[in-house]
Amino acid sequence: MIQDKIVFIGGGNMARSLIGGLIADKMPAEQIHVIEPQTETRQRLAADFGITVYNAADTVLEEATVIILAVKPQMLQQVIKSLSPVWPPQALMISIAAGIHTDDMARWLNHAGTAIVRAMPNTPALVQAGATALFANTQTSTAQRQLAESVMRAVGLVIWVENEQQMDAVTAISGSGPAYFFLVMEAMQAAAMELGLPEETARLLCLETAFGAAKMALESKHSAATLRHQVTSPGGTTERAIHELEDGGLHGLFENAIVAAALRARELGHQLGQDNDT
Ligand SMILES: NC(=O)C1=CN([C@@H]2O[C@H](COP(=O)(O)OP(=O)(O)OC[C@H]3O[C@@H](n4cnc5c(N)ncnc54)[C@H](O)[C@@H]3O)[C@@H](O)[C@H]2O)C=CC1
Ligand SMILES: O=C(O)[C@@H]1CCC=N1
Repeated sequence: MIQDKIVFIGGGNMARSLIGGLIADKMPAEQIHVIEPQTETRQRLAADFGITVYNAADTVLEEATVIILAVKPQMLQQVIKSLSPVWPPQALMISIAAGIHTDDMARWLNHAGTAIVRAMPNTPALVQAGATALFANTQTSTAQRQLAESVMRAVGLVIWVENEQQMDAVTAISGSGPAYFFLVMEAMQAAAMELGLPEETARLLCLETAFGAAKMALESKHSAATLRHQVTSPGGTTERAIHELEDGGLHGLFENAIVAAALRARELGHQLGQDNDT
């Protein structure tokens, strides 16, 4: 059981998913603290999860062992610099910001030797079905690596990458990935309704099918391609549908989309990694 004091800086969509997952994993609410400037967002987090919320850093960081930076990448430099004077030396920094490199964060914090873990989680963390990749800087101790891993493992799968550049690919696949599957669900539900199914029937059939396919693929010893072939009877219905999808360029579309997302992560890192005040 994690006994650390965890402080989130930023309580938006991704922080909410992580907090909800940690609470569902039975982490006591007293251990979770959130600094969030938007009153409504702050109040909703306190009401939904019973955690303690603040509108500014003040003395909240004292005794924190894990500080999770969950603000937009564009805000990160300003936020880290503002926290520098009150940063507790023992704390492990975990940043979930897309694109931003650990050495830039270390420079902005300006505390020699700070342990920094870059994490790329995803919103299914809320239902403890997240997938998170982690990268640690060389200042991170084995115990701190284990701590970061146990926080993220409470909300789903954790995978370490040892090359920071790979975090851009991770961001494009699993960070952004839930949106791709939600888009496919939207498109399938719309098609089902076009074919005359009632909205709720369309919704349930599409979502349960997505869930079943993912569960089966995870539990099967067969590849996704083999499982697909098992559904596709020669001369049958699936074959017609797959033909349409492949004719429409599905593979190329996914490749383009995912490469574009990874490039955007890299671009964010380069643009926002510059110092604003130099
Ligand atoms: N939404 C997602 O699926 C994922 C997001 N991320 C990363 O998580 C980070 C947050 O993204 P979202 O939660 O989607 O954004 P969001 O906009 O929902 O949340 C950011 C929150 O930070 C707050 N904030 C702004 N300035 C602040 C300050 N000075 N101190 C404390 N809080 C402040 C905002 O009021 C807002 O509630 C981003 O860096 C993003 O790259 C990573 C993985 C997945
Ligand atoms: O869209 C974004 O930039 C963030 C990072 C991964 C998911 N959401």
